[in-house]
Amino acid sequence: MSGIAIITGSVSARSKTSALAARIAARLVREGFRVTTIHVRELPAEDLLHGRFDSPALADAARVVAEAAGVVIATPIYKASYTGALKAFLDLLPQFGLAGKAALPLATGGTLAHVLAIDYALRPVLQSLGARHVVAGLFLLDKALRLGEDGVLDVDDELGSKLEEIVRPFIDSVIREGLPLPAREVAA
Ligand SMILES: Cc1cc2nc3c(=O)[nH]c(=O)nc-3n(C[C@H](O)[C@H](O)[C@H](O)COP(=O)(O)O)c2cc1C
Repeated sequence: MSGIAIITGSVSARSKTSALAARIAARLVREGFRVTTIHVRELPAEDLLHGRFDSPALADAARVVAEAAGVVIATPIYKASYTGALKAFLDLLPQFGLAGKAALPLATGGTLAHVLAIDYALRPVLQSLGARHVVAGLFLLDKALRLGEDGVLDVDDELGSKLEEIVRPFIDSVIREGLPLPAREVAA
C-alpha cells in the first residue's frame, strides 16, 4: 500500500468540501505523500448507480483506494448524513476495502444540529469497511468556509490550526503503519 486517497462526496461543481479536501491534499503533498483525489461527482453516474463495478473509471477509482495507506473522506452533510453519491461509491468497495488503512473523516454542513454526523453516520461505515484506525474527524460549518473566485479555500490562522490539529494525527497514523519509503517523496 502506498500514498493517500482522498474521496470527496459533494455533488456541487463549486464545493466547499472539495476546496477543503484540496487544502488537505496540498498539506499531505508537502509532507511528502503521493495523493490522489477521487471526486465522486466526476465518476460515471450511470455506472455508479447501476453497480457496474468493473467499468474502467470505477475500477480505477477502487484501485486508488485499494493501494492507499490512508484515506481521507470529505463529505457535505445532506439530510443529516453523508451524501448518497459518496455512499454509492463506498458501496462498490470490497467488504473490507479499508483494511489496514488509516482514515480521516471530514464533513461540512449548514447546521450544528448535525455536527455529530461524522460519528453516528460516517465513522460506522469506515469501521465496517475495516479501517485500521479512524482518527478524530472534523465538522466545519459552511458559513465558516470562504471560497475565492478561483474556488480555493481562504484559510485564516484559526482554520489553519484546526486543520493542522486533525491532519497531524492522521499523518502519524499512516506513518506508524510503515508506509513504504518509495511512496513518500521528499517534500520540496
Ligand atoms: C440537498 C442538501 C441537503 C443538506 N442537508 C443538510 C443537513 O441535513 N444538515 C446540514 O448541516 N447541512 C445540510 N446541507 C448543507 C450542506 O451540507 C453545506 O452547505 C455543505 O457545506 C455543502 O458542501 P459543498 O459546498 O461541498 O457542496 C444540505 C445541503 C444540500 C444541498
